[in-house]
Amino acid sequence: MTTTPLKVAVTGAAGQIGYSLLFRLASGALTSERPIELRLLEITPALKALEGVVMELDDCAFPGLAGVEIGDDPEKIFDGVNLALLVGARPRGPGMERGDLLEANGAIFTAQGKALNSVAADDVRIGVTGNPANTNALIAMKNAPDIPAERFSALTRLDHNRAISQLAAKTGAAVTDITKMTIWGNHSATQYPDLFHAEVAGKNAAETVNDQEWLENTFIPTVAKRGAAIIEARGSSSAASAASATIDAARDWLYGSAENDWVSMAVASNGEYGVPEGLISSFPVTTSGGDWKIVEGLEIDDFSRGKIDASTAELAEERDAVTELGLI
Ligand SMILES: NC(=O)C1=CN([C@@H]2O[C@H](COP(=O)(O)OP(=O)(O)OC[C@H]3O[C@@H](n4cnc5c(N)ncnc54)[C@H](O)[C@@H]3O)[C@@H](O)[C@H]2O)C=CC1
Ligand SMILES: O=C([O-])CC(=O)C(=O)O
Repeated sequence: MTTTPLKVAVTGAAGQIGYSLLFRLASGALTSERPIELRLLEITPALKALEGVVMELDDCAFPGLAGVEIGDDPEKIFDGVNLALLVGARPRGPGMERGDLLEANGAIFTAQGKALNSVAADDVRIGVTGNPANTNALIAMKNAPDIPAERFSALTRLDHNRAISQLAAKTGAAVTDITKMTIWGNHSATQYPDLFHAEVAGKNAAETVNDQEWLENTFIPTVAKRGAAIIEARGSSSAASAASATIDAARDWLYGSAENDWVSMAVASNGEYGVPEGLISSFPVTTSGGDWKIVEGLEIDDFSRGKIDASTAELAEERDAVTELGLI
């Protein structure tokens, strides 16, 4: 066991996702091999509520929690962090698309990108959960020119987990029997959950399901619109599942994905699978030693091509909008 704590920053720590995420991080869900120091960023008016959350963290007496610091200055909170989980941003309400949040949330990520660029540890990894996650990650990345582009990623792991769960329910398989799931594109209603490369107990998922009508008209829209369905049912957006996926993504990134499987992460494209270079788009990736690698050589048929192109066209539009707003 390494005794030097892993410094993990969480932004929006007094929010809904924070209230689940912090306790999971502190209890060892990210790593039980190394103590964790939490660095929690909030806006000034939310610091009092955050103090209450910290009192609760204290009251859990987590053995792996080496310390907690809170504040409203990103340069202080991000100082020396190894992992930054950028959650703090406004959530959408009923009837909104995540892209509608660009103007309200984009500016948060210019300031935080700059602060990370100045003070984060050399090995920092930055995971963006706050919506619209892909384009917010792009904004942070462009505002942090000294941090390698591959250290930024946006969260599509929740979509990935949702897709696994829907496929398991359809086929009667256990979630652990589902492998090689992929979410392509944007964390939005245009995302493409791909069953043509996924497997159920080692067999091709699309062939196992053998129901193109279900795949097109039930599976894809259920996964892509799950966030909206949760907002409709709960009155506010998913929080515990988003926290859980944020940890799944960070844990695999830092400590490696499973053998003979892959995960979905939105990362900067180098043109793979025809995704325009520079966009932060979701791909199938394997991870090892803190690095990710896009799974190459998958055959993309016309159906999948159309879906991937539609989602990446939306990402290009979002990039153009934030360019016009002067955020990148
Ligand atoms: N990528 C994904 O899969 C998912 C993303 N989300 C997104 O995560 C974000 C957070 O969601 P919730 O926790 O439910 O929202 P929330 O409104 O409960 O919490 C957000 C927190 O961020 C804080 N905040 C705002 N500006 C900040 C800044 N500049 N620095 C630090 N903190 C700041 C707010 O004070 C608030 O406490 C939303 O944008 C939501 O849409 C939610 C679910 C899934
Ligand atoms: O739908 C939302 O706005 C929250 C979110 O990103 C999700 O649950 O996937």
